[in-house]
Order: sequence, then C-alpha cells, then structure tokens
Amino acid sequence: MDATEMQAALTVRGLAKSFGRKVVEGLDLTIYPGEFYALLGPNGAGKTTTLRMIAGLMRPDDGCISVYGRDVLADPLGAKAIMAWIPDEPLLYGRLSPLEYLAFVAGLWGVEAERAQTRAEELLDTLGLWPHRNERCEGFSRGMKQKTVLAGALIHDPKFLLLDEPLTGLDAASARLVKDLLRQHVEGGAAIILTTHILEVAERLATRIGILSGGRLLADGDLPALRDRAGVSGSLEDVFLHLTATAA
Ligand SMILES: Nc1ncnc2c1ncn2[C@@H]1O[C@H](COP(=O)(O)OP(=O)(O)OP(=O)(O)O)[C@@H](O)[C@H]1O
Repeated sequence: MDATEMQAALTVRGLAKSFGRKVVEGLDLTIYPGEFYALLGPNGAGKTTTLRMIAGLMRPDDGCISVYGRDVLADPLGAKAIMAWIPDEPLLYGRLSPLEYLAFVAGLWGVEAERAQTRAEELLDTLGLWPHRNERCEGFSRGMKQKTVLAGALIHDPKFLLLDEPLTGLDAASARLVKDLLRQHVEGGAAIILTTHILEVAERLATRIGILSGGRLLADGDLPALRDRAGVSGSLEDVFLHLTATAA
C-alpha cells in the first residue's frame, strides 16, 4: 500500500488563526503513520500555535483537523485518546516520583495496571531514570523532568505524538536516548510531529520537513526536495536560511 492509500495520521486543511494579526494562514498538512515530521520556522512563525490547535488546546478561526480520521474539533476526546502532546514547558507533579507519576498518567489514559507497570519500567530504564524511580520529581534537573514527561506521553503508546522543542536543554547523552526512543516509536508505526530550532535534529531524524514562516508553509518534503524548492545545494541550514530570508 503506498502512502496515499493509507489512512493519514494527521490531516489539516485550511487552518487559520489570528491574534489581531494572522499568525497561521491557510495551512494544509498531511502526515502518515511511520512519518517523523519536523516543523521548522523562525521565532514567531506560528509553530507552537499550529501544534496547540492540532492538540485540541486552541480553537482555530478556520479550517479542519483530523487525527486518524477523528475530527479534533467535533470529537476532541476521541482524537485526544490516540495522541499525546508535550509542550515546550511541560508541567510535572513535583511531589510524585517518576513511578507514581507514570502510574497516575496511565490511570488517566485507562491503561490496564499491569501493562502500565511494565511499560513504565521499560521507559524509565530506557531513559536512564530507573535509579531515580522513587525520588520526588521536584528535585530533578530540567532534563530529567523532560524525560519523565516524555515517558508519561509514551505510556499509552499514542499513535500520534506532538512535541514542542523536545530536545532543548538535554545533554548529549540524554538527547541521544530521546532521539532513539522517538525513532523506535515511529518505526513501530506511530507518527510524530515535532518543532525544533536544532536543524541537525531535523536533518538526522525527520523523514519529512516543513518550513513555516509568517504562518504559511513555505516548503514541505525531504531534504533533496527542499533543496530543489530553494534552488540551493548544501545543508538544511543553508536551505532554511535561504527560504526564510526570501520569504521575509
Ligand atoms: N495567546 C496568544 N495571544 C496573542 N498572541 C499570541 C498568542 N500565542 C501566540 N501569539 C503570537 O503568535 C505568533 C506565533 O507564535 P508561536 O508561539 O506560534 O510561534 P513559534 O513559531 O512557536 O515561535 P518560537 O520559535 O519563538 O517558539 C507570535 O507573534 C506570538 O506572539
């Protein structure tokens, strides 16, 4: 089955949002299961606003969004049940330990207790948090908190994951663990959309890249397609800077 016959993980059509001025405009986006999509753009391009609308946390002015065929606006609970969202400044319950936090989150998602326990142990081990499993999160470093939140987002094996700047503030070893975990999740058939300013992350991890500027998608494709679109050879950084400077 080729990608066009497969049910899309995400379909966005004509998405628009204004805060006095247009922040997202006429955005169309389709992401398929097994795709790792990096949404790039300069500061203020509209990336977080786009992700928040897809996650059902902000109402668009116009357009439609569906996740595996579930309409985010008409059936927000149905859509939210199969996705997970990690904001750029995630909140944790500081008085809980990672094991308690994961049990709590798994309960919210209705994951069966034994399955949740096994999955929590796997995730904490993979992310290097196992030695800290019974410590309160309030004493954790920013990176440890981020990894705990990521484990929480993966506890119910969401088919669609939205991540806003997931690698900011992680040291090299932690970033590697997180990248490997995300890659495995995609290889298992899920879809991921992430925003990042670390272009090397997009270049190495993403199967497809979108470049947003002024709320509009300037280009969308793999790196060779983006190079063609920009008429520039070289790194993703060269292509990104060329496209965004031209748009500005
Ligand atoms: N709730 C809000 N009220 C008013 N303006 C907002 C609101 N949320 C976002 N904006 C504005 O919308 C524009 C896009 O913001 P957004 O956070 O989506 O950009 P971004 O691409 O994620 O930027 P960055 O890379 O800096 O995180 C900005 O000009 C921002 O000030």
